Amino acid sequence: MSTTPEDEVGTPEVEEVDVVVVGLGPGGETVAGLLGKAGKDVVGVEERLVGGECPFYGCVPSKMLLAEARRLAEAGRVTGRCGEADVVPDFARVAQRIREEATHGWDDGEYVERLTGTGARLLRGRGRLVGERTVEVTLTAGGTRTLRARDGVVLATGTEPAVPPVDGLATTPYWTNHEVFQATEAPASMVVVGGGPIGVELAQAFARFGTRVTLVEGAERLLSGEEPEAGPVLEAALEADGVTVLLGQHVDAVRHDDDGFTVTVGEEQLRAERLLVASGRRARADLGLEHAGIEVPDSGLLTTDEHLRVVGSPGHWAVGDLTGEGAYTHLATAQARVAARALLGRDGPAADYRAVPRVTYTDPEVAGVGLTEEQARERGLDVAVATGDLGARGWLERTDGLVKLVADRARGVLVGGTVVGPGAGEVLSMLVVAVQHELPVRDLLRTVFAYPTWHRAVETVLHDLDLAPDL
Ligand SMILES: Cc1cc2nc3c(=O)[nH]c(=O)nc-3n(C[C@H](O)[C@H](O)[C@H](O)COP(=O)(O)OP(=O)(O)OC[C@H]3O[C@@H](n4cnc5c(N)ncnc54)[C@H](O)[C@@H]3O)c2cc1C
Ligand SMILES: NC(=O)c1ccc[n+]([C@@H]2O[C@H](COP(=O)([O-])OP(=O)(O)OC[C@H]3O[C@@H](n4cnc5c(N)ncnc54)[C@H](O)[C@@H]3O)[C@@H](O)[C@H]2O)c1
Repeated sequence: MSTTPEDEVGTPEVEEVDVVVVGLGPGGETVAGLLGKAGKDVVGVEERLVGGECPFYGCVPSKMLLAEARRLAEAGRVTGRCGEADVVPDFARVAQRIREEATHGWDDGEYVERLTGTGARLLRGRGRLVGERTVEVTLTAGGTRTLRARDGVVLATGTEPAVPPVDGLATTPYWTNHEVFQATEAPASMVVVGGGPIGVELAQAFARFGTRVTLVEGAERLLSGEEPEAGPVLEAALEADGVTVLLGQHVDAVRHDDDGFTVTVGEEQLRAERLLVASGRRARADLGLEHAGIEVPDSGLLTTDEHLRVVGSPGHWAVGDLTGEGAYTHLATAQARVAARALLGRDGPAADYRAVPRVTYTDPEVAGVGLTEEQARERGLDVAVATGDLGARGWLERTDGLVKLVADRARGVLVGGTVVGPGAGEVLSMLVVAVQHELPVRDLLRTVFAYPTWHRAVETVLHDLDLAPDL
């Protein structure tokens, strides 16, 4: 942690400022920065690291690990195809790069500089509401400060790992996303609890560095929020990397001794050096919300209107994971721009969640946008659906993967799409544009798709929707 310019904030009993932002992850930092640049007197409150989960315990270190794991897997395919390669994974090297290049030793100096460079001020400590638009900060350095915001308070405290109430688990040295990226060596074996994005990404990354991984998922498929066709493709890929995938099963008990973990799953006892809990997230809503008249459901997620105002509580905004609209950095920053405009009294588009991209960076990537087929049917749409495999990229290479498109037959537009395959997150971009801007399938079919690309599979599946049979 770098030094904090705390003394820049005055010390009267209750200090009046324009805006207080509590939590400086991607959402909070973006709002505070935009308001700072616009000349507002804005104070950001952060109890840990400015930048939040994404750069230090989330997106950045996980993607660095996955990118190197992919390089290992690719190098492992050289022998027999185009030469000879003896590939020896060395986790310590990527661990060092995570420490030195990605997280700077978990030091947020750069982020503090970026924030304060906008004119926003930083208070390092834990914030909680003690009244309407009034935040009390328990300072990391000791003591408290109370700030009253003339324009509003933005709540951007995100989430933390939700640890399931499994017998024995709480007293063991299990890992979450906070410990796992600080590992200096790959464990010999690891049980991963949860087959959501965090679980599958890290299961594959560690397996490719030589860890014997067993993944336990309670649902009947991996990535249960995505189209049902995606899970089995990913499952086969993980198994090909040596991961044992246990679906529809829960961890019943956990013990830890000098030899590692014993994880009971039904009748089975799994032994592993490490245990990674990736079984979901819990909102960080312990914020004295009741003092500002904010009602909070059991989930802790705050309901916001289209300008990110907390519903029923004027003067309070919420952005990022805390809103429950999706846990993605790009969504948090998009919401932040909407909230900042509203706080500045500027016109602009409202929040729009129709085409928020979701990308899980496994190999193959799993990417989705908009509604799944099931969600579209639940909404009563007259649904047209088509699915096709990714097939061959010309005759260069063949891969397992798929494209699934969901259309509203009445309007002739796509409402959702899924791509599983190499670069699926990149292929997805055309579907994001199509869903967001409601481009007619007819018009999409008048587009020429380059040969031989993976994205060309989209053209075939668009035809299979049968919404423009004359084309
Ligand atoms: C392993 C992992 C991988 C991920 N990979 C991706 C990815 O590839 N792409 C993607 O888009 N998303 C990814 N995410 C999700 C992404 O990290 C989150 O969606 C994003 O960080 C949410 O931003 P936020 O601003 O809502 O909150 P957070 O990043 O959670 O930040 C909230 C901040 O608030 C602070 N805080 C909390 N309570 C208080 C308080 N009372 N007072 C003061 N400060 C407080 C916290 O210390 C924290 O710094 C990943 C997440 C994880 C865990
Ligand atoms: N690439 C990305 O964009 C990326 C990567 C990682 C995380 N994230 C974000 O972070 C969020 C949280 O990710 P996550 O993977 O922790 O959560 P998640 O809620 O998406 O998945 C958790 C999984 O754990 C399973 N589970 C829960 N309790 C269990 C138990 N006791 N035993 C076995 N299985 C259990 C659930 O069925 C679920 O499939 C994601 O929804 C995503 O938005 C994004």
